Amino acid sequence: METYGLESLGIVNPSAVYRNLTPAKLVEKALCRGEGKLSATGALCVTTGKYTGRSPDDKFIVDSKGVHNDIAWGKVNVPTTQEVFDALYEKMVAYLQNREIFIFDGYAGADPKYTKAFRIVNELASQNLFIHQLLLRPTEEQLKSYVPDFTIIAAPGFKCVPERDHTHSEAAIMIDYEKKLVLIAGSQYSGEIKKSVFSVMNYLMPKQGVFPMHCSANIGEAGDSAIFFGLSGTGKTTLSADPNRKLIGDDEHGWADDSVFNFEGGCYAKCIDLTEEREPEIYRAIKFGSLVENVIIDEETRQADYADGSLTENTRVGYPVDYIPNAAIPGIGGTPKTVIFLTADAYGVMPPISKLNAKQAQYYFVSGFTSKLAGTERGITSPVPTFSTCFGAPFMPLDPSVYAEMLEKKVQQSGANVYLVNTGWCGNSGKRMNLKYTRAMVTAALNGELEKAQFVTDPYFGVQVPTSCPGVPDEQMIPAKQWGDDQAGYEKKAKELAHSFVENFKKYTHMPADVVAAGPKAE
Ligand SMILES: Nc1ncnc2c1ncn2[C@@H]1O[C@H](COP(=O)(O)OP(=O)(O)O)[C@@H](O)[C@H]1O
Ligand SMILES: C=C(OP(=O)(O)O)C(=O)O
Ligand SMILES: [Mn+2]
Repeated sequence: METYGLESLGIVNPSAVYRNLTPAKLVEKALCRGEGKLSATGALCVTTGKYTGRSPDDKFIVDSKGVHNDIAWGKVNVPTTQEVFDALYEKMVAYLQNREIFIFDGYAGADPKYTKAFRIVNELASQNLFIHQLLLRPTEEQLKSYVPDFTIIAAPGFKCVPERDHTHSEAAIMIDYEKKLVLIAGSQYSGEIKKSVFSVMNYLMPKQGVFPMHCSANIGEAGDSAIFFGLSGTGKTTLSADPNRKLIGDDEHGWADDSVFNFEGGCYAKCIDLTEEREPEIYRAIKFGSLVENVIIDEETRQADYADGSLTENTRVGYPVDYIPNAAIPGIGGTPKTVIFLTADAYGVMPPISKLNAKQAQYYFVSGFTSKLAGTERGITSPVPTFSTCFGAPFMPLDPSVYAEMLEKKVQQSGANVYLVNTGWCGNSGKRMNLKYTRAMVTAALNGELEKAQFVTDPYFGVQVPTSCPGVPDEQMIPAKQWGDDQAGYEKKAKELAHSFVENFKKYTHMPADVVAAGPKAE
């Protein structure tokens, strides 16, 4: 039996080994193995069990000599020992004996100068389909000479024993940067696999002068690229799927000297409350070849009920980027002309859109203010305001200053306009920003229309707020106007948030004074 070098990983005696099966074959395998069902539109639908979102508390990095001084150890990058990693590794490969193994040999990084080869070893055919669609797919020719740079072993059926395995729960995500190995045990949420690739790229790319970013990216008709930074649920995927622009990618990109490029070859969209009317491109991407997680499907008709969040609010679909009409293949564009920071403000006081100067751009990037939205991380059930540096703290192994300095340099070199867009709450209606208005504001920022508006300075955050925007009622533009009679409530919340910004920024002790001064003032 051809085993494609699995022995070198210590994986012996598999019952079968499949490498880079086509999506059609993977769907067949998954159905035969009882991993899921087909939806009425042909998507493979699975439920992922206990873990339906990322599990930050279960993530560890091996504290080995070679990386000890590189990693920004702390609450996000939690150290574990080589012994703990090696012991778990041995148990996982033993667990994989006598099983069918699915290998996907693929790539991350669409710009050939920076491509890295990722071998993914899956216990499940459905997860192999997911990562096949999410990463860059190799050609037959590339497969012949394929040598992985990094290997990820994903065995959701292997449950850790915390006392024995020195883990936090039955799930564990352990990265060993020196051995170039990632272990994912106990969790079937496929987001763990793609975000592990991202974490590794965030470690490797700065060494090659590339700024790795938790952002989506697309290209306008004039060839102008735009990027949208944002923590989970803030709208990267939704807002980058724009019929008038070519999609580069929805989540993970690199900014090199002369390009912005996708790390991936697919997208991972939220399905909760999805409608064809509001998000037609994503809705129509849910078809044969897509992998759907935790959406409730009718037993008879196999129709998906996107409104049903009974398993989780974080229902998901993974599909190749070319399922979105007009995708840029390969996923490469010129350096960005527009940079957008997406934030979901649960205080309801940040302007729906505002323009930032260079120092404010640095300040707001390092702060990474947003809300964690329900479901994406374990234990989050309602919006929780958070400061997630670089809009992606969970995925950044290096010190934030590494990424922040790259942002500063890249924005300065490109002369890009930087906007802050609040896709969360503005005012006291309790309702999230209307997607139609957010889209109109983003469009106006991208096509230059917004620059024609009059701007006023926000009284609390100091950012420049346009007072009008095509397609949006004027009163929607100004936070105070969204609070009606309750101006005292607005002031209280705005002051509270401004104060949180100042408190949060105190931990950045090496920031230049002019960047600190660019933030809100605590009164
Ligand atoms: N004003 C808005 N802007 C963007 N997304 C919104 C807005 N209002 C509601 N949403 C919903 O919020 C979610 C945004 O999620 P997504 O685009 O997947 O975020 P990300 O890719 O950053 O994790 C989608 O389900 C979208 O329908
Ligand atoms: C998949 C994820 O990313 P995002 O919500 O940014 O798409 C995640 O955070 O688990
Ligand atoms: Mn997304």
